[in-house]
Amino acid sequence: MKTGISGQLLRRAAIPLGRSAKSRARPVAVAHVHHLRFSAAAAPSPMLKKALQEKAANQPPPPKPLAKQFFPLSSRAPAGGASQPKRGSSIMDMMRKPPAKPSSTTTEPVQSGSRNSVPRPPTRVPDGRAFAAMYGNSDPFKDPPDVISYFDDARALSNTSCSNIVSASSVYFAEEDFSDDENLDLDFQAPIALPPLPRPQPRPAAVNKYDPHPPSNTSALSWSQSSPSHYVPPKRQPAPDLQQTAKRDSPVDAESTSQVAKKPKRELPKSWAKPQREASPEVVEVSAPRASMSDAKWPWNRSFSELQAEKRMKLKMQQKTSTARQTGTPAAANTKPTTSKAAPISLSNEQRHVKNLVVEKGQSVFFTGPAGTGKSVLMRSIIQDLKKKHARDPERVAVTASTGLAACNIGGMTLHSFSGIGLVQVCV
Ligand SMILES: Nc1ncnc2c1ncn2[C@@H]1O[C@H](COP(=O)(O)OP(=O)(O)OP(=O)(O)O)[C@@H](O)[C@H]1O
Repeated sequence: MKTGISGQLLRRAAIPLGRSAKSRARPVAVAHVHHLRFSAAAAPSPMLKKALQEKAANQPPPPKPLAKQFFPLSSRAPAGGASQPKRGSSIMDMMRKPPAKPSSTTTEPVQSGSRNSVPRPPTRVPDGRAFAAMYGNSDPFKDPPDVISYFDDARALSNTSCSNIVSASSVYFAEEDFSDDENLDLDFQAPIALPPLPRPQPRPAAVNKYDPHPPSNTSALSWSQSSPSHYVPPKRQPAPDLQQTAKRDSPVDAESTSQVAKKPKRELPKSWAKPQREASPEVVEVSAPRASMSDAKWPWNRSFSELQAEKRMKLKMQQKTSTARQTGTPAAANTKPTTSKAAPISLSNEQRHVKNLVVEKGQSVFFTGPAGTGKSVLMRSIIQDLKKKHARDPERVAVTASTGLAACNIGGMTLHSFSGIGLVQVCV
């Protein structure tokens, strides 16, 4: 016959992992869950009853529950309710004094959290008769009674130790059990609040130094109202000097110009001064443009009359030398001819034919050919024969070319120079 109460005292040390050493050193509230197992016919022994009473008497007064402190609105139902056992009463007394309501009454489940937590569906609380039916001569084929489990641990125990269960005598809440309720939507105002924002200071009105009539503080101007300075006609400023720069004078520029004006004129030291020449009336430097000899020797830089005079002089010199050779004068014999003899060139048949047409027959001939075929050689031979033919009147032979380079090649002159047009220096 089982007379005792086989109970288990489950202690759950509420020391969460990851906490600081300070929090670990604090006294830990312990949740006591008495797991009772008895039979309906068994009666508690006097020793066990006495031990339970002593334990209840020696038990220190429970601290003020933190749930009551932080969640006053989510406290349990007042003591003495039908579903809430009185603190300090023994388990046996609770079992002997079933609640007034029948066993089928439904009560609100004990909620360890705040009222904001998700409500659980109501459960049935078995009374003494239900327990008697459970543990007495109960029919094993009947449906097992409902089971109350306040915690997951108890639920696990109920699963492991069949369906023989359960009652809660006293439930204490650990402080750390409410660590997850920090983000709950609370009804009371949070103690920590943001400081109030400072009031925006009114901005001082912008002072317009160009405004002769600044508005007073009392006069209110609308945004569409124009400034009184706009009604004043603008002052006429003196016309700026066109010779000066168009840049407006700034205060900085005015100061800089005054400083520049005050600076003395820079002068070279006296030791660097060059001895001044005494102006002599006899010496007068005339800077006349002189043509360089290199430029004057070219035929295109000389006029036609100059070239003709030069040719006459050459002819006179040739005549003198020839007469001296004929007379046998030694002085004349020593003189070298001014013109150098060209290398002996035998013209080809074609070249000779062209030469006869020009010199003998006096025809106008156009001859051409590829480069290096002897055109220039033929031209010089023709000019030489013509000059010999018209030796008495050399002006009848004029050697001209369209360009200066071509004229130099044949010892002639440009058409511009021959015709007296010259270089264009005056606008037409
Ligand atoms: N009949 C010739 N006998 C000997 N050498 C000649 C003869 N004809 C031309 N040459 C030579 O051929 C070369 C070219 O002659 P030349 O300068 O007269 O040719 P070109 O037709 O005038 O050339 P380009 O058209 O380039 O002026 C010269 O060196 C010249 O001495």
